[in-house]
Amino acid sequence: MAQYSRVRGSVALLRLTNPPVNALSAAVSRDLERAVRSACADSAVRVLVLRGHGGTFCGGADIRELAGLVDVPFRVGVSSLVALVDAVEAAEKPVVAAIEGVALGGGLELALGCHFRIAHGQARLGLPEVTLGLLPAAGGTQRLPRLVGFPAALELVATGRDVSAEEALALGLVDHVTDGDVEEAAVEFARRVADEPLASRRLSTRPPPRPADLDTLLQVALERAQRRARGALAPVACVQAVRAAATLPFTQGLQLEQELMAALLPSNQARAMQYCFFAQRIVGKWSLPGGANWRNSPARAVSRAAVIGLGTMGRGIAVSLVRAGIPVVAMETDEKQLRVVTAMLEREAAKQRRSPDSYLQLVQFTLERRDLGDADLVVEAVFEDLALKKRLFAELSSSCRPDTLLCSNTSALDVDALAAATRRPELVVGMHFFAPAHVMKLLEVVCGARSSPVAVATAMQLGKRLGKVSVAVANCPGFAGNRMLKPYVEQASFLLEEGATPQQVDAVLEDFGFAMGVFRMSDLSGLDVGWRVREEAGLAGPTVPPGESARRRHGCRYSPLADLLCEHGRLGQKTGRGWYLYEGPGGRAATPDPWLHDFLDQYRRRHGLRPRRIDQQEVLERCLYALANEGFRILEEGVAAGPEDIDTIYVLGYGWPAHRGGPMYHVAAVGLPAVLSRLEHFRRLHPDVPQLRPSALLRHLVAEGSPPISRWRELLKGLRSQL
Ligand SMILES: CC/C=C\C/C=C/C(=O)SCCNC(=O)CCNC(=O)[C@H](O)C(C)(C)COP(=O)(O)OP(=O)(O)OC[C@H]1O[C@@H](n2cnc3c(N)ncnc32)[C@H](O)[C@@H]1OP(=O)(O)O
Repeated sequence: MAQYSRVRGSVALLRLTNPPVNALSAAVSRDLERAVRSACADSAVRVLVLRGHGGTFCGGADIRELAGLVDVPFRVGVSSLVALVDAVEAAEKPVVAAIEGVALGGGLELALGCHFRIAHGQARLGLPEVTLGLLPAAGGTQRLPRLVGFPAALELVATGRDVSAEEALALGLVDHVTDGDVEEAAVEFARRVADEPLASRRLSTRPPPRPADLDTLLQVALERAQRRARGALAPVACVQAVRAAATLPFTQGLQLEQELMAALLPSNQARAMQYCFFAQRIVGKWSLPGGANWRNSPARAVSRAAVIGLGTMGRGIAVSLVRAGIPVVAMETDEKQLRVVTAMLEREAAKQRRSPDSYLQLVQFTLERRDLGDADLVVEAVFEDLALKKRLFAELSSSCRPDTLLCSNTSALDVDALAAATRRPELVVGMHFFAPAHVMKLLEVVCGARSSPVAVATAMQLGKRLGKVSVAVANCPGFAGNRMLKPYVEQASFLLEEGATPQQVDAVLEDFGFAMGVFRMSDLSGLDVGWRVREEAGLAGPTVPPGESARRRHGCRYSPLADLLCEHGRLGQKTGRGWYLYEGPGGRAATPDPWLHDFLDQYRRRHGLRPRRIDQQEVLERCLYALANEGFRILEEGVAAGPEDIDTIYVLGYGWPAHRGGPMYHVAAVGLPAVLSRLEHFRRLHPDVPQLRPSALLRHLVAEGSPPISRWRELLKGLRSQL
């Protein structure tokens, strides 16, 4: 776990070894502390170099221990890590951290205990504890501000953002960056500093870094943390802890840090966020019904890609590919879009501190389909029209190399129908990106009935290379994410009919922690998107059978409110009005619109609906339980492999608050019997709404005694599965 050897006489090399990421479990921390003490006691040693194993320094404290997944009380883990960092800092001989790969969380705290830090040019450093519902509790909130200054530390701790070695050097977080062998560089460095006095290198002995504008900085940081946190406790605790670094002596600051950690660690929020962390790793371990899986199906290399259509989605996809270093042929007829992509690439290059040319030279714009011939993979991102896409796929099937993967960015259309239009259905797969595609971390990989393991493996792997979390789902209308959105949006519309207002519904959902309420979200994405889908499905517009009542379709309740808004030209932000009013077309600031309230009054009168007072609980339960109920159906049918897949999709793609774990985690936390009983209650009140009928899987789980969510995946394997 922690080996100690000597290199070149007086330099002791300590190697932290706990694959895959050298996590600091309680046992590993204790072992390393012993190794540090032995090296210090060795009279032949003058200086210590601490490095990791397998190309990485350390991924932090062992999250499995923190999450209570292994049998080590969390206090033992915390105290072992604190003791290790203290022992390193107190060492009488210089300790140099040799950082490659990552130094994250407890790993960076350990490096902060060292007297010097050397980083490889590709290393990443950060304190991401806040993303796990925690805070750095091995002195990180107290040492970092004493090293890089108060404002930078506040930002890094409260956001959990990691930095490159280059930025770390600029911040003063590391002393030297090398592009060569980090151990070699650290040993060289160690020999130079072997006799340096250590007092000023012990960060805990430095005075509190109190900036003149402390109060303003804190107020701004607190407001920002509260706004971004959407009810999460950890970001605010992080600000409080860093504040202590500026206002209290080190030991008192440390004590506050420990107290805040003791409050956060056992909280439901931390549990939920740690569940999200592991869920995002579980979803990478996909499998198909034929037995192909992530272990036995190698991905094909993608060294050249093509994107067709540079609208909102296509340009984000092109930027993601370029950022990952993949040359792209981009096909688009509208010159305006080419300028937009060029500007986006220039901005991205500036953000990554690279020359614009390094990105621009990776893109070739074209109008000719034959230029796509050489691509290993094509992503189609044209208008959401099945006939158009089928034609395009048929043409691509003739014009591209026979082994080129053909992927569609469709958000709901039938991937099997696209595959059937080609001569290579096994190489067709859905790659559903989320807008903006260069920002959002989610990729739904839609496995068609005939998609081959290599096609799925390549799409999943490409997602990871683009920095996304790829989730494999089976083909069905709307796949997993958008399919679940339908009953959620429907309930919200029914609530408007019954007396609620868009701002009331949105306020409840945003209080719950959603990035945006359902109506603000719909205004942002454009009401016409759903309108077109409903028209194609015969639910809206001229295709509705004559004589069908306005509020019923196929014998079930239907709300035509969104269709009516579209007929009035209210398509959302792009037209300056939708469920809300905006400053003008393209405006962002939503204000309640008196027109809409009159419109709702008239609508209710016309249909004899008596508005009633609707409380927050009803809004939440009807929207969220209808959504989760559809999630159970998706699991039942095997469209998604487990609750972790659905929760990852919702947290990363739909703004579900991570501190509530995701929709399936949420209903499990509320209690499945209680959720079943509420759905039964709503179903009795609204017998013509099939989405409120509790799913068979929910009933089954309740009948089985509501097993914990960690067991659902295994239980589902016994049911019909498409994945
Ligand atoms: C004791 C408390 C005192 C002080 C507070 C300190 C708290 C902390 O340090 S909390 C931990 C902070 N660290 C992180 O949040 C980093 C989490 N890990 C990652 O971001 C990534 O895993 C990585 C960048 C380190 C590596 O990424 P990648 O190469 O893509 O691999 P995977 O993400 O697939 O991970 C591989 C494998 O390792 C497991 N794992 C990763 N980090 C940890 C960890 N800190 N503890 C335990 N296990 C970890 C991950 O689950 C994967 O395992 P499985 O495939 O079995 O799931």
